Amino acid sequence: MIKTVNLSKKFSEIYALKNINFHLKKGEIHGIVGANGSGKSTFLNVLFQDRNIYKTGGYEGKIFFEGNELEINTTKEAIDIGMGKVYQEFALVNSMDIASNIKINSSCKIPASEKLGRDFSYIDKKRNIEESELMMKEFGIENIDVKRNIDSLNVSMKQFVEIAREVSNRKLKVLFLDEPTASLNKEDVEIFKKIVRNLKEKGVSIIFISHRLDEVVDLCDTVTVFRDGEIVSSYERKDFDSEKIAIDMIGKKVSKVEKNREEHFTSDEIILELKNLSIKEKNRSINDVNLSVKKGEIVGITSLAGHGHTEISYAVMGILKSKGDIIYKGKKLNTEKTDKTIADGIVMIPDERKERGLLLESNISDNIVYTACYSKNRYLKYPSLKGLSPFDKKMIDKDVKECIEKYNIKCSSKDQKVKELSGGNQQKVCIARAVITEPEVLFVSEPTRGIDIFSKEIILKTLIDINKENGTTVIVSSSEIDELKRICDRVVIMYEGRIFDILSPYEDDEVYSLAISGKRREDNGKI
Ligand SMILES: Nc1ncnc2c1ncn2[C@@H]1O[C@H](COP(=O)(O)OP(=O)(O)OP(=O)(O)O)[C@@H](O)[C@H]1O
Repeated sequence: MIKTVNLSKKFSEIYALKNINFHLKKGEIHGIVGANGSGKSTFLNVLFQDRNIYKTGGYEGKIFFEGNELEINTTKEAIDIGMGKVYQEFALVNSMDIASNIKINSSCKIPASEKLGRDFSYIDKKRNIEESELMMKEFGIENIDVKRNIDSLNVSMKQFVEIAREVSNRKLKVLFLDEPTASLNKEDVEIFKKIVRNLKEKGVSIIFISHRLDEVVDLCDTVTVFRDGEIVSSYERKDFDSEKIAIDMIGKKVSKVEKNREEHFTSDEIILELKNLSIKEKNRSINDVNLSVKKGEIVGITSLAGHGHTEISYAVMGILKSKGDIIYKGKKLNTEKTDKTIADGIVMIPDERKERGLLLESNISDNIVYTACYSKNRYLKYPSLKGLSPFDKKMIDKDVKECIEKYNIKCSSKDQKVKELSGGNQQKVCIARAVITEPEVLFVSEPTRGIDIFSKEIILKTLIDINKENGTTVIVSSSEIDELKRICDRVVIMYEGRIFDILSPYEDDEVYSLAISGKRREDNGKI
């Protein structure tokens, strides 16, 4: 279906892809894996004729589609010949309903008049709705009202709507999936796998990018490994396993970090207390959450998508309006004053990094020190002059250099704009920016989403280290239960917006699985 010959792509003078010779067969599910910044998204963007590729100087080499050399240069043309792409960040129209989004490129039409023909036509809303309902049913998603607006959906459902939009293009022959499972929990990943296997059976060829190697191994017929913009290996199904792939990606074996709970000190002081905390905002709601967090703890919060595990931090930082009380170091927190909250030591790393966590137009250096400089008055050359003092550039440069090395941020220099970084590297900047403020309480949401297997361990180790060395209280909301069990002292399970249970990290996986679905096992080891 697709063949590339010596495909290369430069941004300025730096190669993001170099001499890529790649084949995608008909009806094949082809996995592409590689560390953050290794060129995976750029490769899909080149194949899909993304505008940004042309705005940055185009590409070199040749692409063949069904045997013919491609002579197109817009995404619209790519869609017309049968390509489709599901993006890493959602590309849905939030203000429109599900059916309108699914049928956005393939709307059913009613001609306005026989004479005027199809160009003068009305959108056939009824048929759009019927076809969208059918498609969701085929996906195994029953009981969803396709007249619901997109902004009322949880992340998993948004992801399925994105896929449905591409599949509803009747000409679809090749589907590019760029980290579609990053935001999905285990149950939804199973639905996703079924959808992809069905498409394969219908003859659609698929390129699938994921950092979750177990999914890649389970789903793919072929796997190609990218490293620093080049293909380092390609395997047929019978020849690959996750260990082999991981070593090709990173160049060495990755060992998993785990918190040593014996070495660890937790005081009896309650640093943060939530009393009857409730949020009611569209699909983001929690009810009567009561939780006391001790100074020096690492507390995990998890749930299925939409059940509330990311909301608490948004309430504390005043991003979502809440009812009830938040007590910080014995005093009621004024959630209207986020700057003061940060200055007083509470910092958050949001899951919505592009919208809330980064200054995309600014460079890496400014992003990393921004909160420290402006909310914590750090890096002043003459601290006694406070706001009148210039910043200490030397100190900033030193710390930024250290962060780039420590977090393994792949970039051309500290002056590169954050919007030019790969998704995973943007996430690392977000984390560096929060950690450098040396917070007393750090809220972190989905810290390893979109992060490669090697950098993931660096991030988890960072959370363990700041907790151990600085005594930072860490509250980490994540759908990765395995990671929470490795680093947390206890894990709060949310179900339908309420705390369902608080589990020990030593508890069985089965107890966790039941709890996130609102169920208990008889001998549940509740703490
Ligand atoms: N618009 C751009 N300008 C400059 N450099 C860019 C631009 N877009 C991407 N790059 C660079 O190209 C390289 C490859 O990025 P790409 O997004 O393809 O990586 P990736 O493998 O998809 O990473 P991730 O796993 O983090 O999503 C990175 O070094 C990135 O900084």
